[in-house]
Amino acid sequence: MTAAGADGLDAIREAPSGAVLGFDFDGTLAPIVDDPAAARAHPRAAAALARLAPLVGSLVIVTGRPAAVAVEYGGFDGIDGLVVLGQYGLERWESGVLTVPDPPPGVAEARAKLPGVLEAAGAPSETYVEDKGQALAVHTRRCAEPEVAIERLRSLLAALAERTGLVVEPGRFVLELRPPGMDKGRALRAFIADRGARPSAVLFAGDDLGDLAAFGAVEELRAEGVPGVKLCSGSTEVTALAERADVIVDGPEGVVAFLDALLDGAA
Ligand SMILES: O=P(O)(O)OC[C@H]1O[C@H](O[C@H]2O[C@H](CO)[C@@H](O)[C@H](O)[C@H]2O)[C@H](O)[C@@H](O)[C@@H]1O
Repeated sequence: MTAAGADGLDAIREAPSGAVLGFDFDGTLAPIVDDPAAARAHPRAAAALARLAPLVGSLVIVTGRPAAVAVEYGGFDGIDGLVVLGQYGLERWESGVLTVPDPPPGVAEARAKLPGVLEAAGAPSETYVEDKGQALAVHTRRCAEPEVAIERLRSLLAALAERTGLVVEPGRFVLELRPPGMDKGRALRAFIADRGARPSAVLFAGDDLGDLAAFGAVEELRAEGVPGVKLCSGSTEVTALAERADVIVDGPEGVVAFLDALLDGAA
């Protein structure tokens, strides 16, 4: 644990009702699995969040998933006070109410052109396209050589994103074509600004490249005097987050154990 992270954790313990706790979903609250549709939250994740919700100022999940999908796969419906910001902050779910903007026209254009691009790239048949409405995620985890497959796609998908006014969001054996202008850092900052009150402390837990922006938001808040914790759900697939983290735990099991310890006064 870094000294700044320990300060952040102390501040959460001292004034939990003013703290904002944020979490990524896949790889942080939900173990990584081969099939994106088969991902489910760790069996103790929803219970830990339900215990935390009445104690802390705000509890928010910021995910690349559509908000409704994260709620369903997480088993989060019914957790009072939990907010889920989906599609990197474009969508919002709270108390069963879902707000989803219309996708930009570039998504439809990219959807139409993607099969041709995958064919031109010689993408293996196991390449999987997850259509998220606001974004298209191209997964190679199920390919025989997922790293080779993703590298083969990188430049062609970047060109398709540019042609359609989208951006490429890289992740764990996935390249997503999604609208520009939002990321997890902006989403977290906007969520905190909307609350009105300056938080007593902030924590964000993540595992993947998309979570770096949220770590950046924690760093900015720290520079503004808000104590903060950057918690990394560690994996061998992504190391960039561990390099920026205050504390590294062993995947979703470690994240849930960290929350249980925080709740029991042992973290
Ligand atoms: O922001 P997150 O909650 O971490 O979501 C990021 C992307 O996660 C999902 O893909 C990842 O998890 C899959 C299931 O474990 C795994 O098969 C895949 O390799 C990972 O990249 C999800 O499918 C994407 O839509 C999310 O944007």
